[in-house]
Amino acid sequence: MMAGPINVKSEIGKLKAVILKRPGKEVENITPDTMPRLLFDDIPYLPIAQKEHDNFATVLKQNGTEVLYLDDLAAESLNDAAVRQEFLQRIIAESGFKKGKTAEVLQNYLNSFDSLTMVQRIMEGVRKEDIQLKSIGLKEASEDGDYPFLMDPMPNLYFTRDPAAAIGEGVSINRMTFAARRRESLFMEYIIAHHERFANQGVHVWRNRNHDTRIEGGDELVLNNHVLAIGVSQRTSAEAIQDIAGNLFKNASGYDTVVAIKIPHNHAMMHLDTVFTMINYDQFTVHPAILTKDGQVDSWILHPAKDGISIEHHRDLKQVLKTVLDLDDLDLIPTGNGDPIVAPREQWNDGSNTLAIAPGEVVTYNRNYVSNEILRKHGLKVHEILSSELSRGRGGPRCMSMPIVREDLKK
Ligand SMILES: NC(=[NH2+])NCCC[C@H](N)C(=O)O
Repeated sequence: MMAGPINVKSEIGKLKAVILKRPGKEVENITPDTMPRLLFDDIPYLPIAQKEHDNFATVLKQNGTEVLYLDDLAAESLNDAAVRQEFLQRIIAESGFKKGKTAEVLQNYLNSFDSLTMVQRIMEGVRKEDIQLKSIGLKEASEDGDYPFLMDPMPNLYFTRDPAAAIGEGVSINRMTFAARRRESLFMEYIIAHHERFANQGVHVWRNRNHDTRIEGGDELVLNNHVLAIGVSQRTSAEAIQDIAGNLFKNASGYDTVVAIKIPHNHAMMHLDTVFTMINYDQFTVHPAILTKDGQVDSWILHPAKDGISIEHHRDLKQVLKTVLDLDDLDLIPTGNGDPIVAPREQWNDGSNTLAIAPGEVVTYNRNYVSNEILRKHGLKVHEILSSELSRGRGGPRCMSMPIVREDLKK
C-alpha cells in the first residue's frame, strides 16, 4: 500500500520526509528585553546558526531524508487568492489587529509581496516603521510607544516539532502555551488544509488549534503504531492529553494506548523530548533528574473503555514502557552518563533531545560529547551536528524537525 502524505507510526522508523525551518531574520529580531518573553536565553549569531542548520539538513539528506521547508510549504499553500487573503486576515488578527485602520494597512503592506516573501516577512516580524500609517488608533497610541514591532517576530519557528505533530496518518495542530509561539501553528493549519501535497489526501486532524487547553509537539512521542507517550509538562496540560486520547481512540487512528508522563515544569525541561526520547526498539535517552533514585516518575496509562477512557496510575517508568511496548527488557541511557554536573549541563544544551533517523541511528549536537560517547557505547550510530548557536534557543535535533513520513517498522 502506498503511504499517504503523513505516515509516522514510530519515533525510530527510517526517516523519509521532514519539515524544517531555516533560522532567518526573526532570530535577529530578539533583543535582551524581549528574550525571556520570546523564550530564548541568548541571541544566536544568525550566519553561524544558518550554517549549523544547513549542516543538519545536509546530514538528513545524505541519509535519505527529503527535507521540506516550512516557509516554502506555507507560501505554496496560499496559491488561491481567497485563501491567501483569509490567511493574512487571520494572522494579522492573531497578532492583535482584528479590524480597523492598522489591520487594513498591514494587510495592504503584506499583500504587496509574493507569497514566499510575505510569509517570511510575517515570520520575521513587522516593525511600525515598515508601514505607512498616517493616523494610528488609540490602542496602538496608548500601548508602549517605544516598542518597535506591530507584529512580533517568531524566532522559535525553527523548532518545527512543536506547532504540529504527526501521529499515524494524521496530525495534531497545536494550541501553544505561550503567546510568543501561539501564531506558529496557523502555518501548519493552512499547509495541511491547502497545500497540494496534503489537501484532500485523507490526512486526519486528530485535534485542531481551536482549544483553550494546551499541547505542544515536543511532548508528543509516537512509540509505535498504537502507543503514544505524551508529557504532562509546562507546555502540555492533562486536559489536552485526555482530549486527544479520546479523539484518537474513537476515530480509528490505530492508537489505543497513551502514556502520560509527568515531568518538572521548568524552562530547561519544557517538553518531554528534552528529557526522554526513543532511539531504538528497546533503547531510550533519559535525563536522570526526572526520575527518583529508584527510577520512579508519575505516569498514567490511558486506554479506551466502555464509558470513555480508563486511567491507571503507575510509578515505575521502565516497567510501564515494558508493559505498553511488550518488551522483556529495555535500555534507559542516562544523559551525560548520569554525572551530577555533566547530565544537567548537557541536558541544558539538549543532550537528551535525540532525533532517531532509523532504529539505533540518531542525530545529536556535537557539544554533548559525554552523552554522545555513551550512546555509542550502547551500540548506537551517532551523527553529530554543529551546535554552538542553534542550542541558544533551548532545542536540539528532535525539536528542530517535524517528521511527516517514516518507514513502517517490520516488527
Ligand atoms: N520540542 C522541543 N523541546 N522544543 C524546544 C522549544 C524551545 C523554544 N525556545 C520554546 O521554549 O518553546
